[in-house]
Amino acid sequence: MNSFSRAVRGIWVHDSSVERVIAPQVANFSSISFSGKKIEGVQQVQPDVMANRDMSSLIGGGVRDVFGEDSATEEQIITPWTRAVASGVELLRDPRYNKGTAFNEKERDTHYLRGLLPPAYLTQDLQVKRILDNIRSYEEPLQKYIAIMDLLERNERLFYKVLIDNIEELLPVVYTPTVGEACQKYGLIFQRPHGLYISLKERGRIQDVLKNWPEKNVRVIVVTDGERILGLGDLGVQGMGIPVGKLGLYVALGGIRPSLCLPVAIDVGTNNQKLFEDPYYIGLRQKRATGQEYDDLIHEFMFAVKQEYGEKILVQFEDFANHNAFKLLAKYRETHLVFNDDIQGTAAVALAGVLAALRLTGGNLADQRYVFLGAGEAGTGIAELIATETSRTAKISIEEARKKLWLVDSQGLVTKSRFESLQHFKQNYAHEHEPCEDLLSTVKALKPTILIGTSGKGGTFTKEAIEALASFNEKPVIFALSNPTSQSECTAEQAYTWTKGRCVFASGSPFNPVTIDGKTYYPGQSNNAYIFPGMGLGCVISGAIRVHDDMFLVAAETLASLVTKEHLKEGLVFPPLQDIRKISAHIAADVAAKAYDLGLATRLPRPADLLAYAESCQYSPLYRPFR
Ligand SMILES: NC(=O)C1=CN([C@@H]2O[C@H](COP(=O)(O)OP(=O)(O)OC[C@H]3O[C@@H](n4cnc5c(N)ncnc54)[C@H](OP(=O)(O)O)[C@@H]3O)[C@@H](O)[C@H]2O)C=CC1
Ligand SMILES: CC(=O)C(=O)O
Ligand SMILES: [Mg+2]
Repeated sequence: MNSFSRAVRGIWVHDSSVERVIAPQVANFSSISFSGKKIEGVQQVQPDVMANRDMSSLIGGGVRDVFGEDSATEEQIITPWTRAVASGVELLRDPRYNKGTAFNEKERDTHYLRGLLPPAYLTQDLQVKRILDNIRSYEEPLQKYIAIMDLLERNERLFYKVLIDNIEELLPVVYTPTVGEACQKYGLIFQRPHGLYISLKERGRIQDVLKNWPEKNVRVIVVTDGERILGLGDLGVQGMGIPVGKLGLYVALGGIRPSLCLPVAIDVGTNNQKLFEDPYYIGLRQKRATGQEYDDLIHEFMFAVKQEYGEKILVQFEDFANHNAFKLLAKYRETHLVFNDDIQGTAAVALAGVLAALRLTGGNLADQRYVFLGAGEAGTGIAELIATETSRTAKISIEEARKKLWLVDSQGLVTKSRFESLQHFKQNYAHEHEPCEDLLSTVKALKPTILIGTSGKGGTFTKEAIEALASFNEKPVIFALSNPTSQSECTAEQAYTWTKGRCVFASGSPFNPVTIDGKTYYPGQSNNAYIFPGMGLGCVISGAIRVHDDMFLVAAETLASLVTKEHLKEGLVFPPLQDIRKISAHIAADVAAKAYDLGLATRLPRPADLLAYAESCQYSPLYRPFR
């Protein structure tokens, strides 16, 4: 609901043109300005609370009592937020409401804009075209990134309209691979902050920091501590580019409203020496905090977000190093609505790709032998979801299913003889076998049908290994999932060339189609961006309170089911990204259905048609008329 409502001495007044919270001005809502008139003794009520008539959330120790109105919150500090109608220059500077040259004559009069804009009126479609022409004129991807993020700071709806209408062209700009370079240079290109920075300096007062964020109805947080940004390693607080980018996709690909999204970078220092030497580095210049100090900061954050936003706040862990990622997921999945995108989101997209690939290569999950190069979050996350689905569909035990999946890490094949020294997340895949030092010897020994790269190291699928794979598979399946492009285990061209065009190929970052001997091959993009926006939307629309693994299984099956015979004919094992909003709505509906079935959904009654409901909830970037 876009209108916001105020209770004025018991009378409801709906003001559809305004919903923005502006800087603190008035303490304890004793007077506010309304339609240009000052009104004394006005009581403001949170719009989302009134919209949902969720009166229960007004009581009970102040979780929602942001204005400090009940005696249970007397000891709690409040932030004196207020709301006002923006007009004139302030309106043009407000990215949520600015339409630039698309303000019509009437709006220019009503909102004191006359003379502040050039006389011409441009439709939003023409503005989109103009922005695209500008972006296309830049040669460097980073320049394109800066230009489009600059648009987000000026005109939010136009930013999302440009992105949604041109998703295939612009995804590589706002997301992988360019976001990787943007993170590496985040200090240099820094203009305005886009998310919330929580560092060790904020220890003990994280909830106060959350209160500084202007949106009160946050429903989705993407948080990173910057230690494993794509395959680029520790980028410290400059990893902020990832939560910002992922939440941009929550809006553009999933249809979650921008005001519900909060990007967070947790800064516990960095072990990246290069960043210490960078004069423009924007984070704490200290070695990473570890152990109790780290755990305490994360714990304070996790409970502050629940205290501030309630039980249904979705927290997506992103790009944590694996020594923290598994631990945090295990710790908070019992108490919070959380998932780890690198472990679980990646697993779902890869399983979907495998299910679709099997329609091309023949056979079923249980007939396959899998080798993973990389045994971390992504590798073991995918392995476990494939094992779960294999166990379910082939009616075999999970232990039997796991025996079909083999991991190679930086020390070679993961085997039983290495069990004691292995990190816990690899141990389920430590099978009996002679040691194999590298990928080539592993491929020769195990003869896999499916090869998956999750090593974070570029060029690690060697010509010899791929040729060996192709020597005993008519249609080898090759997924090079590491990001960004520089870290991809091989390129699309290499995969098609080395297999003489016989492979089914997908990669984490996009590759252009490849033409060999007059035949064109279309690589797919196996990226968790297919999953997390729909997963988030499904959680939000169902009011889910926990994320269950079955929700990822269902997301994978739904995604795979949307691959048509026509896509397969072109060698594509994922549906085209240009259909992503529809895809996300389907995933959201099925995830929500699973949440209801598992008793994890709180939005009651359950909508009869969840797909129609999901679509109706999706954010539209079209400009709204102003009165
Ligand atoms: N396409 C997608 O949607 C996604 C892609 N990714 C990408 O996957 C990559 C890995 O991420 P993640 O799993 O979180 O990282 P981790 O650090 O958790 O795991 C990396 C794994 O790769 C192994 N490894 C490193 N170098 C080599 C090598 N030369 N040969 C063999 N194994 C090697 C490591 O070995 P050891 O354990 O011995 O250190 C480790 O097991 C990243 O590039 C990331 O961008 C991640 C999530 C989603
Ligand atoms: C895509 C993603 O989440 C990653 O590369 O880490
Ligand atoms: Mg990630």
